[in-house]
Amino acid sequence: MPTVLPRPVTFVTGNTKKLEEVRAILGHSIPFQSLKLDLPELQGEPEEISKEKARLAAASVLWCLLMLLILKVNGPVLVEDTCLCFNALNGLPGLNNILTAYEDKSAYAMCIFSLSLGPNLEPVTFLGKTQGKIVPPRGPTDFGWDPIFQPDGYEQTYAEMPKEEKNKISHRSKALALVKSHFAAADYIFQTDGSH
Ligand SMILES: O=c1nc[nH]c2c1ncn2[C@H]1C[C@H](O)[C@@H](COP(=O)(O)OP(=O)(O)OP(=O)(O)O)O1
Ligand SMILES: [Mg+2]
Repeated sequence: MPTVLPRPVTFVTGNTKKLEEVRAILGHSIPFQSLKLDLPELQGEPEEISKEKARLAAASVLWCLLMLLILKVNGPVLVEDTCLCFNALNGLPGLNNILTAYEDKSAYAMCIFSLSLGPNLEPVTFLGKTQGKIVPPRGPTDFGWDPIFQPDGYEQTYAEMPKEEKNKISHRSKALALVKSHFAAADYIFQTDGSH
């Protein structure tokens, strides 16, 4: 049985740089629009945080229905959380300078997307990881910790790489590859007749 989705997927984020990357990586593979909402930063296990964030986003979208109807954005929502996790700290996300005390500079960038098809349905999660190490900052400083993360097998930090290069190998692109496969395999029908 196909699942009818009344709208394109709404990607909810407060982070413009993130949105730029998601746009570049997804292209036209999934019908989506974006909504700038500042969601609370939740605490807990990364997958639980991500699911709860999707629930909150779906609920706020519902809660704001009247207002949002004007913008036509109720429907499936997608959220994303990213962390830089340090192996010396057992995968704990943390501040970079904590790491100066440790020999092991290895780390991974991790990205989790959660897709909610409604506030009462269990969100589906998609996880992408890129291994690397923490280095003294190199490159432009316009996106978070990009200057201090050097992926394995590369001489450049994320910040030094051309955008297309980062988007080919990043935690975000790996997670989005799973999102794309999900949409390719799922029996979703996007309603486009304008009746909603
Ligand atoms: O590829 C990345 N390269 C470098 N830095 C990054 C990346 N992706 C996220 N970041 C930074 C942004 C934020 O300082 C922190 C936690 O991110 P995170 O909570 O997921 O993002 P956010 O709160 O800025 O946006 P959102 O509204 O989608 O939750 O990591
Ligand atoms: Mg956030």
